Amino acid sequence: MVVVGGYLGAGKTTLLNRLLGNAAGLRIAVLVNDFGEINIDAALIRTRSDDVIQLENGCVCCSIGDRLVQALAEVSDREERPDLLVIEASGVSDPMRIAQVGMLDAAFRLNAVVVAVDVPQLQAHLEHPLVGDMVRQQIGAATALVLTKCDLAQAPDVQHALQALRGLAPRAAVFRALQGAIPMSVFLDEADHSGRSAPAWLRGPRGSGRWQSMAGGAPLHEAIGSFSFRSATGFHKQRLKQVLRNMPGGLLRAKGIVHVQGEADAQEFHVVGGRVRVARMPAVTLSAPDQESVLVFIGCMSPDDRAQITRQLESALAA
Ligand SMILES: Nc1nc2c(ncn2[C@@H]2O[C@H](COP(=O)(O)OP(=O)(O)OP(=O)(O)O)[C@@H](O)[C@H]2O)c(=O)[nH]1
Repeated sequence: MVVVGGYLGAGKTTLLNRLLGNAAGLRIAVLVNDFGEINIDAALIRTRSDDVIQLENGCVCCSIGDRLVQALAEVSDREERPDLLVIEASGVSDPMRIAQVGMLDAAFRLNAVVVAVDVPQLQAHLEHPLVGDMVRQQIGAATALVLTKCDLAQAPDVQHALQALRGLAPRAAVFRALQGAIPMSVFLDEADHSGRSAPAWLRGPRGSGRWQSMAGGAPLHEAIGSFSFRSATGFHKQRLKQVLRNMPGGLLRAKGIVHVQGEADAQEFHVVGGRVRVARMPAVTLSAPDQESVLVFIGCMSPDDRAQITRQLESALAA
């Protein structure tokens, strides 16, 4: 079992897709938790849909923990067990908690807790009053840290990130990934839990583990919400990009699968740290919804923010 964690938009699904693309001959089952009410990540995973178990609308490390236990039992009860189970945590989950739950099932052995770190955004994430503690805890849970998006960062920023990470997870192995490429051995070899790569939580007694990042005294998950927008009418691509570039400040992440006027194929879009990317979905992705566009917005948004986003999206629909 491998748990893949890391903050919203850090590059977890990209890592997973790269692994699946390089895994010839290996049977890999994937368990995907997405924070939003629609599991966009499950739709973006490039593998046979019967190898993907979806857990949406909550966070496996707390509110839907029972469903994680059930899903693990479902995999361990299979007649033909997979060679590897990869659990992709939602971007606001605690990978430590997920690994602890997984280790309670004797059918699984923990190979690694791989945590993706968005290098260009790391400093902003660590300084963020709401999510800073959560990002630190995610990093601290890692046996392997994967530095993503170094292609978008200046060399001094990469050095600063490395320095910060050494302080937060001194025992984790560190890899740089361009578009999710890291050695397969990170997923396949059992981490040396007594040695260099083991974080304190694996070596010491299991803690109570409940995700306790606080935002102004309220549990983090109560401060962060998500909402979705669906439409059977396609979008005007440039107008949609314009809307996505002008999101309210409380938005932390947006993603989805959309249909745009004049393009036969579905497009996936990502908004991370103010960057907007809209690109054709690869043909190997199986579960693009038919003609319906599905968009998910995650953040600390007021009802006014949500109403404004909804109005703007409606105005970006193709007439
Ligand atoms: N330039 C660049 N972009 C990357 C890299 N890795 C991932 N991305 C982009 O980052 C965005 C988010 O990547 P995802 O893999 O969906 O991130 P995630 O962590 O699964 O996101 P959530 O599940 O929402 O938390 C996408 O637009 C990716 O193409 C990289 O190495 N370089």
